[in-house]
Amino acid sequence: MASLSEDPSLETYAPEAPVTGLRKINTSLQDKLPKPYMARAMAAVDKYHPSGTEGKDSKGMSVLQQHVSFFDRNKDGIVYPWETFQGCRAIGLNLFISFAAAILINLALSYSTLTGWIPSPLLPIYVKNIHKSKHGSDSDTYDTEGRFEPSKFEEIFSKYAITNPDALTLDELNTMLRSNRNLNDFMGWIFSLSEWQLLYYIAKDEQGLLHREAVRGVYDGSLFEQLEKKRA
Ligand code: HEM
Repeated sequence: MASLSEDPSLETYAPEAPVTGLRKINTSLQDKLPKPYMARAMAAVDKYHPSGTEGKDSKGMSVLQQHVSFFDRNKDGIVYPWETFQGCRAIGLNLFISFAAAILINLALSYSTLTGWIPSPLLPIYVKNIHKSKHGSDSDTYDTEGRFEPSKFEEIFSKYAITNPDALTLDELNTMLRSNRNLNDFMGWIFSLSEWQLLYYIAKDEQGLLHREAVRGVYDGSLFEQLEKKRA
């Protein structure tokens, strides 16, 4: 009998991910698998959203791929710097921040997502390989294959949201960033700081609180879609 990992009817949502039986999703079994298993693979689930964001079609992508796919403006599976720029503008970031984000993000992430070893001067980011550009000193809410890890997401709030159980103040956010730092991981510190400060800047409320729902929404990219709609 063929083992689970050899069954050709199984498909991975992250083709580059190491293949083991449990990491594969048998598309013909989708209806029979326990809901939390499928949801965890492709949706940002938490205690208030056991099936992830309502109405969001994962299109077979991991949660990290969904985060990045918002910036793939022409949906060809590649994010070029000008698409990162357009995406940043679409969510309301000003010209200067959008330009800086486009250059820095594509410069930092392009190479690790390429399919070959020759760097491309156009700095493309391949959405299917985005899990390869994960860095250290983060919250670990994305696992190394770009899936959403609900327990790590809960930890953000159970550990650091002291003032309000479902929101972070700027001080609490900075405490989290300091606690997440790995030894001598200077690049990881800078990446994490930039990601979270940018999120705080675009999503904080009038009281300066970063709400749990905004944080969950950034993980699966639904926050970006909402901000774009609001602006339109
Ligand atoms: C305004 C735009 C963006 C914001 C606010 C943002 C924010 C975030 C946040 C808060 C995280 C979670 C980090 C953690 O769990 O500690 C994250 C992770 C990530 N983002 Fe973004 N992001 C943005 C745009 C982008 C773009 C354009 C790309 C690439 C095309 C990208 C790629 C990634 C990757 C690869 C990760 C995983 C990093 C890791 O956990 O190691 N992001 N982002």
